[in-house]
Amino acid sequence: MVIQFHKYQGTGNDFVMIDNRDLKFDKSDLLLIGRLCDRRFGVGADGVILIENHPELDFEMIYFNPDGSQSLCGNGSRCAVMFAKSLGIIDNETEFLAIDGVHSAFIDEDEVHLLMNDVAEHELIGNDFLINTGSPHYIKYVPNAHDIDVVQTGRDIRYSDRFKEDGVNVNFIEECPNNSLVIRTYERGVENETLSCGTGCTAAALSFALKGAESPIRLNAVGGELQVSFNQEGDIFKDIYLIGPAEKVFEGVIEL
Ligand SMILES: N[C@H](CCC[C@H](N)C(=O)O)C(=O)O
Repeated sequence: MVIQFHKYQGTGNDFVMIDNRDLKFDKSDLLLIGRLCDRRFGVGADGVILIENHPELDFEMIYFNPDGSQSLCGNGSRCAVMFAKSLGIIDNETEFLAIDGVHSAFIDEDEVHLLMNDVAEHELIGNDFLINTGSPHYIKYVPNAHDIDVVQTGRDIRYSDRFKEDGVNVNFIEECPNNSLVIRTYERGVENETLSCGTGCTAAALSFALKGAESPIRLNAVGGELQVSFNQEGDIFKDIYLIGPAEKVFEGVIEL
C-alpha cells in the first residue's frame, strides 16, 4: 500500500494529513492510523487528519488520535485549513465540517483564525475546571507549570475513576503577567504530553475568563504561542477564536 501524505504542525502539535477526496484511505484501519503516528516505525505524529469532500461545505476534516479514537482537534483544524488552501480547495476563508459540527476559519498572513463552537457550561471540581471545547479538558492551575510531571500527573487524572472510561485531556496552567498563561497538556488518545493542544488552550483561556480575565488571552505552550479571543456573557462564551500559525513541514510517500 502506497500512501501520499503531508506533514503539518501547529505550535508543535503535529499531524499526518491525507487528501482523501478519492476515499481510497481505509478509515476503519485503526492499526494503520497508529502505525502512521508511530515515531519509530511510521511517519510520527500526534494524529492523522483526512480531508474529504462535503456536499455543501468546502471540505470535511476527520481527525484520529494515534489510538484510533476521534475528537475535535483545534490545532489539527488549523492545519487542515492551511492544507486545504495548499490543495486549492479554498482561498483564505472557509466553512468545513469537523466531528463537533461546522466551523468557519480564515487565514491572515501565516495565522489561522478558527471559530470554535460556543461554550455554555463548565464544571468546577474543587479549584479545577472541566470544560468541553469540542474535546473534554481538565484544567488544573499550578504555581509552576514547568515543575509538573505532566505524564504521570496527567495519567493519574485521565485514568481516575471519573475519567477512565471516556478519557479526558489534562492541562496544567500557570498564570503569568499580561493576561497570559503557560500551558502544558497531557492528551487523551495520544496518552502523552503534546507540545500544544488547541482545544486545551481554548478551555484554559475560558477558565481564566471565569476567574476574571479579559479577552484576548495569550497561551504560552511548549511548542509555541496561541491566542484565544471570545465574547463573554456571564458563564456563556461565544465568538471563540483559536488563533495561531500552522505550517507544512514536509511531504512524502509511505509504502506499508
Ligand atoms: N486528544 C484530543 C483530541 C486532539 C486535541 C488537540 N490535539 C487539539 O489541538 O485540540 C482528544 O481526544 O480529546
